[in-house]
Formats: sequence, C-alpha cells, structure tokens
Amino acid sequence: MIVAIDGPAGSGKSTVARALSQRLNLVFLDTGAMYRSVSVVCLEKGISLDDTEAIIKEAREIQITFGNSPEGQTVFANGHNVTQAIRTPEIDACVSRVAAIPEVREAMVVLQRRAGEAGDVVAEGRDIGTVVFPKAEVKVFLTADPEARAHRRAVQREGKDTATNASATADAAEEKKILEDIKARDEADSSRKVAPLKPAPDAHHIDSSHMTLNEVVDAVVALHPGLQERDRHAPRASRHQSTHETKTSSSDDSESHRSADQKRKGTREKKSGDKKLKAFRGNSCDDYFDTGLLNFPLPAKIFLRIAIFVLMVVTKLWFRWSIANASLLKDDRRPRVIIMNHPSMFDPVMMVAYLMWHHIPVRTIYKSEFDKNPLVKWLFSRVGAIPVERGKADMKAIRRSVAAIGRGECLLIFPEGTRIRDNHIRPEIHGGFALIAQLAGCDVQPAAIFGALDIKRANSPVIRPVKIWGLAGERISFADLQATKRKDQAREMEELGMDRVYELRDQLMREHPGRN
Ligand SMILES: Nc1ncnc2c1ncn2[C@@H]1O[C@H](COP(=O)(O)OP(=O)(O)O)[C@@H](O)[C@H]1O
Ligand SMILES: Nc1ccn([C@H]2C[C@H](O)[C@@H](COP(=O)(O)OP(=O)(O)O)O2)c(=O)n1
Repeated sequence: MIVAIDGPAGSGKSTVARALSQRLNLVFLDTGAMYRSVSVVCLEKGISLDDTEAIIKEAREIQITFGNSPEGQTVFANGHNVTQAIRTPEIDACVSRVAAIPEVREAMVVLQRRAGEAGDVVAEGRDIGTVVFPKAEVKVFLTADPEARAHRRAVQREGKDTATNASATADAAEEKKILEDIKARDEADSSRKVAPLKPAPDAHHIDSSHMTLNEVVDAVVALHPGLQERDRHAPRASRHQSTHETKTSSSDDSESHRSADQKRKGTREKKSGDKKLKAFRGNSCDDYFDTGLLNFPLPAKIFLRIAIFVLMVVTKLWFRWSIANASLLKDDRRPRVIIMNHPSMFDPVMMVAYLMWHHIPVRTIYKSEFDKNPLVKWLFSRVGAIPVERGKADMKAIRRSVAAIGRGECLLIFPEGTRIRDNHIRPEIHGGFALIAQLAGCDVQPAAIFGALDIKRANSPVIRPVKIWGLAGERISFADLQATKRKDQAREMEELGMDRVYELRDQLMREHPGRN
C-alpha cells in the first residue's frame, strides 16, 4: 500500500504523512528532505548553484538515511546528521533550484522507489503521485491558502506549532517575508519543466486551511478501505494522536504513553468510524454519527430496516409517489453527494427510504436545531442522519460527511437549509455540499421533488393523500467543470448543482400543471 501526498510548502504534508505513518504503521518517506540534503551537501562543499555538473555528481553519490529520535525524524547525509541544517532559510532559498535539475530528480526518484519497495509507505513531496509512484493506491493533493501556510511556517520557525496551538502567533514582518518566499517557491515548483508541482488527475484534493491535523489525517484514512482496515487493526494507542504525541512517541511503549495521556485529558477513546458498535453498550448519538451504517449494532439495523419497510408501504399507499429516471439513483452504487430541493418534511423520507430500500447506504444531513429534542436526536442518529450547524463552517459535520463517503455511503443534502414553501423562488443556498464532495473526491448528483407543497393546507394538521413526484438527474463531476482553481470549482459546482436541481423541479412542474 502506497499513500502519495503532494502539495505546496506548508500545506502540512510532512506533519500529516508522519502522523499517518505512526497511526497506521507505514514507512514515512520525506522526499523534500532528500532534495534538501543534496542542497546542504553542495552548500557545505562550496558548490555554486550554477555548477549543475557538480550538483548532479553529488546527487548521484549521496547516501541518505532516515532515523528516529525522541524529537522526531532525523536525517543523515553521507553519514552526517543534517536534520537541523536542511531546515535553514539558506536551504529554503536554494532547494527549488537544486530540485529543478532533471538529473538530480532522476537520482532521487531511484532512491525513493527503492524505499517504496519496503511495501507500506506514505511518501510526501511534489511529484509522488504523478512521477515517483503513479500507481499509488491513495493519492492526496494537500493544499492551504498561502497566508495560512506562511503563518504556519513562521510559527514553526519560532519553535512553536500551529497544529498543537491554533492561536500561536509569529513575528508579523517575518511572516510577510515567508509569505513572499512561499509564493516564489510555489511559482518555481509549479512552473519548472521537469515534474512540476501539479495534482495527479486521480488525486483527492484536501484543503487544510481550516482543518486541524487530526481532521486531515481522518480525511486521508477515510479515502481508502485499505487504510480504514489498517486503522481498525492499528494499536489503539496510535489513533488520534496530536502532533506533539506524534513527534515524541518514538518509544514502543506507546500504549502506556496513551493511557497516561488519556488520564490527563480525562477523555474516553473516540470510536473509529469503522469499529462495529456493540448492542446495549450505551452507544451515544455521536457514536452513530461516526460509525458506518454497516457497523451499526444489530438491533439498530433491524430497527432501520423495519422503519424503511413501514415508510415505503405507508407513504407509497398514501402519496402514490414515484421517481422518474430512478435507475440513476438505484443502479449507481458509487458514493456521492445527492442534492435536492426541500419543500416539505416528506422529502428526506422519500429519498432515504427509496435508496435504502434498494440497499444504497445513505446519510442525510439535518440542521442541528433538531437536536434540542433528545428523542429526535436519538431517532435521527439511528437512521444514519448527521447534524450540521448552519451558518458556520461546521468542520465536525464536514469531517463526518467526508468519512461517510470514504466508507462508500451516499450523502443526501438539502442545500436550501430549511423548507422552502414556494416553488417559484430561488433562495440563497448553503454551499457546503460542493466542499464536501470536493474533499471526498466524489461527484454531485442533483434530484428534485414536486407536489409535496400540497400535502398540507396552511394552518391545517391534515396530511392529504396527494400524488408526489421525484426526478433524478445525472451526476456532475468536478472533472467536467470549467474552473481550474479549487475555490472556483467549488463555487461553480454550487451554482451548477443547484441550477440542475431547479431545472429538474421545473420540469416536474411543467409536467403536472395545477399542482404545487
Ligand atoms: N492542519 C493543520 N493545522 C494547523 N497547523 C498545521 C496543520 N498541518 C500542519 N500544520 C503545521 O504547519 C507547519 C508546516 O507543516 P509541514 O508538515 O512542515 O508542511 P509541508 O511539509 O507541507 O511543508 C508545521 O508546524 C505543522 O505542525
Ligand atoms: N518530491 C519532491 C519533494 C520536494 N521537492 C522540492 C520542492 C521544495 O521546494 C523543496 C523542499 O521540499 P519540502 O517538502 O521539504 O519543503 P517544504 O516543507 O514544503 O518547505 O524540494 C520536489 O521538487 N519534489
């Protein structure tokens, strides 16, 4: 199993790769450290950056070894410890030029592939998924805003760490200088002729600007069943480590390290998304939000199947509903984000019951206001729904959603956020669905419902037996969008996705005049 993590400077590649390697017991390969080592050797020997021949000779002859110390990874070049020397501003300034020499890259790629023969490796750099390991099972392109990256790096240079101390500050002038350096290095790494920094077409994009380290690591684990499997079997100690723990826990006695830490924090170990929930063990609603539907305890599964059966029979008889183009929903088993208009409380019932009836696992996103009623929260958690706090970037909900998709589940999202009791308006939407799909590397599928506004007359409690129609649309892939930048892609997906939803609704409206 090879996990390839590429991305620009300061996006968190090394930290994430290191944490992942410890959590899942993979070999960690820091390829940036290799180019840096060549640069250090050249600098120490007084080789000019213009002397390409001499640099190539050093690259071909260099011996690089990685070790471990209580402070973290150590790097040796030609037998000398260069762990500190490779992280200086002088090396930052010259490493891009060294790494741009094709023969230097060839020499490093040979060493990197040899390291890959170790089997289970997480490698990070700029060209891992594109050049070094194009057949890697998991490819991640990790990014973050340049400002966030400069801030992290500035804090890191002062010996602090944004991953463990989110409010850490750094010297503003220094941060500005680093920002300029990062932008220049982005440009140099992206525009060089050989192996430029660019995502592999099959890479999963993760923007870490507003994610914690653990959220990024969780998102990577969620990408591949093989990683989830390793995570299930990993020693409990290595799950959900903080960066600090990652850096200092080179000791094999990590289980006791963890227990001490747990006692200190007074926390209960968080259940992994794929651990089977046992029945009658006091599972919390959070356990259900974080666990795959397949791993719900048997009584919850039986409850869910009965609920689906009853809902299908009762609502089919009462509303005589049908879904057109239904094969696009039920014959497609790929995980995706399904978006829909939201005129009534019946909408999630129809879609969830229909998909689950056809054995397509689906989780609905619902507004967390419902959680005020503990009974509703209990019920929603048992039918696989996930709460979201509207009006803010609810990272927990995003992480849970991405993890669900990583497990092969679909997500049903109502971007309108609340019921819209008018078929002629286009309300402002909550765009989180595009971000989730982007982070999870999946498509978005639009669908629509029509007729549900007639279910109840204003101020009447009577549920009328009116006919209701659904219509499924074709999936939209990020690869089909015009935009090239991630933020623009998310925006385009939001607009295009909702355009399609309303086109589908308007089609149903035209087909059934006189109805609402
Ligand atoms: N998700 C994150 N949130 C906050 N800080 C982070 C995050 N990921 C990494 N960091 C911190 O940012 C700094 C740069 O990360 P690093 O892994 O060295 O980046 P890269 O290898 O991509 O250049 C480190 O101090 C690291 O602890
Ligand atoms: N696989 C790789 C890894 C790094 N490089 C280059 C790109 C960077 O400018 C340098 C240093 O990489 P490194 O990941 O250590 O640098 P940052 O931590 O991102 O600042 O090497 C590369 O070209 N290919």
